[in-house]
Amino acid sequence: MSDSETIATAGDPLDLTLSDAEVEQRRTHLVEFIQTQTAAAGVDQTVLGISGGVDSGLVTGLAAEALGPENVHGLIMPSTMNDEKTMSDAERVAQRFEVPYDVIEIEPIVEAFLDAYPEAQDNRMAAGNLRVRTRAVLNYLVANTEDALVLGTGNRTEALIGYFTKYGDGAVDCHPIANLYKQQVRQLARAVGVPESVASRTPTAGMWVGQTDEEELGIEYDTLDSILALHVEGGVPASATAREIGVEANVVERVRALYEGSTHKRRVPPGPEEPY
Ligand SMILES: Nc1ncnc2c1ncn2[C@@H]1O[C@H](COP(=O)(O)OP(=O)(O)OC[C@H]2O[C@@H]([n+]3cccc(C(=O)O)c3)[C@H](O)[C@@H]2O)[C@@H](O)[C@H]1O
Ligand SMILES: Nc1ncnc2c1ncn2[C@@H]1O[C@H](COP(=O)(O)OP(=O)(O)OP(=O)(O)O)[C@@H](O)[C@H]1O
Ligand SMILES: [Mg+2]
Repeated sequence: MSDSETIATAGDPLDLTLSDAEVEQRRTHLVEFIQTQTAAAGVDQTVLGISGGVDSGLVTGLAAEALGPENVHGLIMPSTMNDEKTMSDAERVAQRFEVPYDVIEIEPIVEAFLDAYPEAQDNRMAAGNLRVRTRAVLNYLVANTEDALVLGTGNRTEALIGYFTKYGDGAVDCHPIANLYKQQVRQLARAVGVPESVASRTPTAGMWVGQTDEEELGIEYDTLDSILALHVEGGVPASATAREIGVEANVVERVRALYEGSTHKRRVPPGPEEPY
């Protein structure tokens, strides 16, 4: 959407916040999930990108709790699209959870790709996805070298609408927070002790300067979560969903279209049917 368009906002969004007891249950469950995944793979070590955003803040805290901070390798990977405050907050996350980390500037790597294929230079989506995929390559470089699993930071909201880069931030070994809607991610992040400046940061994919998720999508997260929970996952008809939360019917239809259009991102790439 263009910046002049409004961001769809429900008059009466669904309250998906968890009770304090549910937050603690989830926290325990997700910590155990990380322990189970690493044990099943026969490794102790994990690696993840830390961006200064709430999703990676939460996964960093959960992983440190699950495995001990010495078994979590943080990668802070600034590009020219990231602001300094966000990157120093990424360092604060690592420091808060006592996770060892490296800072790797990705722009020289990105530039090498764009020099090799200059046609993508002025395509902000292609170049943005390149930055995201460059971080994935670095995650796996560490994973291969240190016998580590790559921890994903994708949440339920992003997965359902395909709001991630295929084989970029989607290229991971497990998804610890895949069952949490965005508003629940914030709740858990506060519970595990993610710094408040990170827990309350406006979500951004950092693919271009000034990008915010809600502006790009043209919808507020609480509204998006409500439509996903009621209509896409809950099976409530579109018109009833629109009435219940107080949005135009076309907003619900738009979310449904995002869900349907991103099916390919949630599947293993298909091959032809046997036996031919
Ligand atoms: N029907 C289909 N069946 C199989 N494959 C299909 C396909 N349609 C496209 N494709 C393939 O998928 C590609 C497009 O997918 P992709 O490369 O992911 O690119 P695309 O979905 O166009 O862009 C990624 C989106 O995710 C957002 N994002 C990215 C990274 C992080 C975050 C964040 O929240 O932090 C958000 C980003 O802002 C952007 O809106 C096509 O070039 C094609 O290769
Ligand atoms: N500059 C960066 N350095 C390291 N990792 C990054 C960077 N930018 C993005 N990532 C990785 O890509 C993931 C996906 O980005 P995404 O924006 O969805 O999550 P977030 O930044 O943690 O939270 P938010 O969505 O609220 O901004 C991050 O969680 C992080 O693992
Ligand atoms: Mg982000």
